[in-house]
Amino acid sequence: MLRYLTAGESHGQALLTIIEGMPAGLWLTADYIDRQLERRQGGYGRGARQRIERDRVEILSGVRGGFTLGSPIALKIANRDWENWREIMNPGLEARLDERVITRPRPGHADLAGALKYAFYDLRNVLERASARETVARVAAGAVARRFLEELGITLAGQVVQIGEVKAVPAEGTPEEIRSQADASPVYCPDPQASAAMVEAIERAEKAGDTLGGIFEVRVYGVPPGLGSYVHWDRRLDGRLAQAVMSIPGIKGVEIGLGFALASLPGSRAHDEIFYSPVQGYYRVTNRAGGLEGGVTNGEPIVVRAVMKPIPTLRKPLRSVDMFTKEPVAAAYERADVCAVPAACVIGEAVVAWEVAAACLEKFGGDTMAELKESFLRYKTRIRRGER
Ligand SMILES: Cc1cc2nc3c(=O)[nH]c(=O)nc-3n(C[C@H](O)[C@H](O)[C@H](O)COP(=O)(O)O)c2cc1C
Ligand SMILES: C=C(O[C@@H]1CC(C(=O)O)=C[C@@H](OP(=O)(O)O)[C@H]1O)C(=O)O
Repeated sequence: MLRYLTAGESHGQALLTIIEGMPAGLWLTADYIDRQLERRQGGYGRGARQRIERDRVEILSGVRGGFTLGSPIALKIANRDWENWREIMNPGLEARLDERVITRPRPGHADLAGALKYAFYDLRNVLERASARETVARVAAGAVARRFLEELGITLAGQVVQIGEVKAVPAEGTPEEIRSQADASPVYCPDPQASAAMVEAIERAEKAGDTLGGIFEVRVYGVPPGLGSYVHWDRRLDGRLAQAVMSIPGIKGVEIGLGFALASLPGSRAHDEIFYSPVQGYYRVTNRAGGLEGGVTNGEPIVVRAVMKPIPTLRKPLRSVDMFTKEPVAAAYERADVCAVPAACVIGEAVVAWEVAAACLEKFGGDTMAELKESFLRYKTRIRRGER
């Protein structure tokens, strides 16, 4: 079973990831993971924190000479900002707990609910872990999954398709084309016109002291049919993908394939008819299902979209209540991103990669990459030949 845990506070020393269940013999380097960490830091609309951080992974265990050992992989990403928070975030008795105490909960954040749940006086105790800084550890895990999938010829491409009211038609093409066009845009949107309009929208929001959300799309190519399962609710891959994507801070809606648009379509235009040719095997000419039927991959690309709400910390703060005085106040503000949809897109790719990798390991198993690939290729051959 493939699993991972993360630890770390936003202004603590570091973020940590421990991955268990990756087979031995997977080529993996820190540089490869760092590429994804860099992409997550990018995207127009990020705030002052990203000028402090320069996320780099340190591989602490589970990899030797560039190859995984089958043992737990421990990854560490240091917080540069820790230097500015040493006294306040110090785990020892010398911590200056009375400094920069936050008692004004921000609407849209875990601040109020978290303080009530854990009986905290200082809301910092909530926001330090509720912060999306944690997603650096998830992107590190996702990069390992992505590397694993590459070995099976499974690749991912993410793109931003909406920021505020600016919409783009999702780009079509090979995953490499979509990726390179998206990465060339400051907001990871392959359409140059829409990309420029999105940047302008973010600038306008920033000037107004406001923030913006949007929509991103992640596609997975080269997926064999048969990943996931229809036999039990918690093994359905659609459900697992939705949970993983919804768990990204700020994500409020997830759809697969045509998703919410299906509500207004008749059945005759909502599904994907089935064809067969000796060369292609079974195939579809549409992919309205987004590659998943009955919680199982059907051989078409997986298409997942997610909506991110606007960033809740506002320079022109919303109304709140001071939890110490119970008086009406403006919500807390120190600094914040104006828009993090491009970063969320990279995080989306990471969590989707993780779920697909986990589903591959469940189906094909193996302690080594060689064993896994052998089983994967045997299965693909059977499917291609139309054998049962
Ligand atoms: C990459 C990324 C960056 C974010 N940056 C900020 C930020 O600077 N300020 C903020 O208030 N929220 C930010 N958020 C959103 C909050 O973390 C999120 O809204 C909050 O934790 C509440 O969770 P929920 O929106 O899922 O309910 C960011 C989210 C992501 C994914
Ligand atoms: C640090 C990151 O994102 C942070 C996510 C975040 C939040 O509330 O979610 C709040 C901000 O933190 P800070 O107040 O330190 O600027 C963001 O910068 C990151 O993505 O690396």
